[in-house]
Amino acid sequence: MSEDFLRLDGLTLAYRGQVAVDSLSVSLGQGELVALLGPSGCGKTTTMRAIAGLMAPAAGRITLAGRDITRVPANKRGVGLVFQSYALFPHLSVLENVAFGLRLKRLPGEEIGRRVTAALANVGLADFGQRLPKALSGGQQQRVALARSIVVEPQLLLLDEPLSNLDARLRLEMRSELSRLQRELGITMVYVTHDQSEALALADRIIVMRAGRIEQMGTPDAIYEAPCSPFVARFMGFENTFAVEHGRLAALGGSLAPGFALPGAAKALGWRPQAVALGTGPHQGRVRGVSYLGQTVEYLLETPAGPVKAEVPAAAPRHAAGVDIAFDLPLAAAAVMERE
Ligand SMILES: Nc1ncnc2c1ncn2[C@@H]1O[C@H](COP(=O)(O)OP(=O)(O)OP(=O)(O)O)[C@@H](O)[C@H]1O
Repeated sequence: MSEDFLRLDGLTLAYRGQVAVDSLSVSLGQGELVALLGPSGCGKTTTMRAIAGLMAPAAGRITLAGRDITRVPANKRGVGLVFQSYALFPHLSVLENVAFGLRLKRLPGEEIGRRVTAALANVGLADFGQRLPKALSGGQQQRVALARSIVVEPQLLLLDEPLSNLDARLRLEMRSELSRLQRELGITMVYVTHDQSEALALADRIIVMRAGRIEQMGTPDAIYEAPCSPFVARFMGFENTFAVEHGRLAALGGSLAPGFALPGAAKALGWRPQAVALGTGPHQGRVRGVSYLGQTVEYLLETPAGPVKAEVPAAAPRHAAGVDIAFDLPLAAAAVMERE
């Protein structure tokens, strides 16, 4: 994998002087799929627009395959785009939708036919060429959009929440399709999502963005297991996060297990609901909500530190709403964060 296939150097993006992305620097290897993950408004789409050439940076540089493309027009960048709205031409057949970009390039008809057929086969729509978009399901329309992007053989493919308009089952199906396509075609991809499971499942690396900056960047494993801050931790399912003050969990009365040495730099601790032990432990809470989830039961506790969520196997003893209950936050299962 050649490093530095796509490089963003100090990329700063602004709308009428208002900074939306602040000095972003990142480097992607060829064939890598990087997910941009973050809440609404953190600058994901803005970053994509700049890479695609739809927005001029206020500062910084974009390099693709060794070429400075910062000021290259969008249609000359070799960058493909797939958005959540499929944006297919409604009056053109599937085949003509996919052929569109190749016709613009004035390629010979025979080559267009060959490439369109291959692209449609790649997304599992070999038999759908003659249909109009309105005669396709949402998932199929998104596949056409994908075929239309890959048929022009972009050096880089940008996908902005491409699955968010699909229902849960189709989303999962398309997710594995995308993963397969990416492996088979080896296209470098930047994938925007606010869905952590999508990022974990698809990405080689995840960039978590917060207010226009990179909060954390790493492999899915690293980010899932060792979030650097409560912001990232909550994205990764550590729904119970608490600030550490002077080596103690201030909000819970500080009762950490004796002898457990927190790293001096620890600023917060986080637990997933599955890691919270119910029935014993040094902390007290009152059951405020009980949700049966099938395999597990989820409890919402009211505690001196605020709400705590616990998820325990459905076979464990049940607790009714309103009862007081002891609980433990086992340190061995905690994410230790060095940033606030
Ligand atoms: N056309 C625009 N004019 C002015 N400000 C904008 C414009 N588009 C986005 N912004 C602002 O830039 C910031 C980043 O927006 P952006 O759309 O990149 O976020 P995002 O992470 O993609 O969010 P979402 O997940 O909701 O799409 C936000 O504060 C937003 O309000």
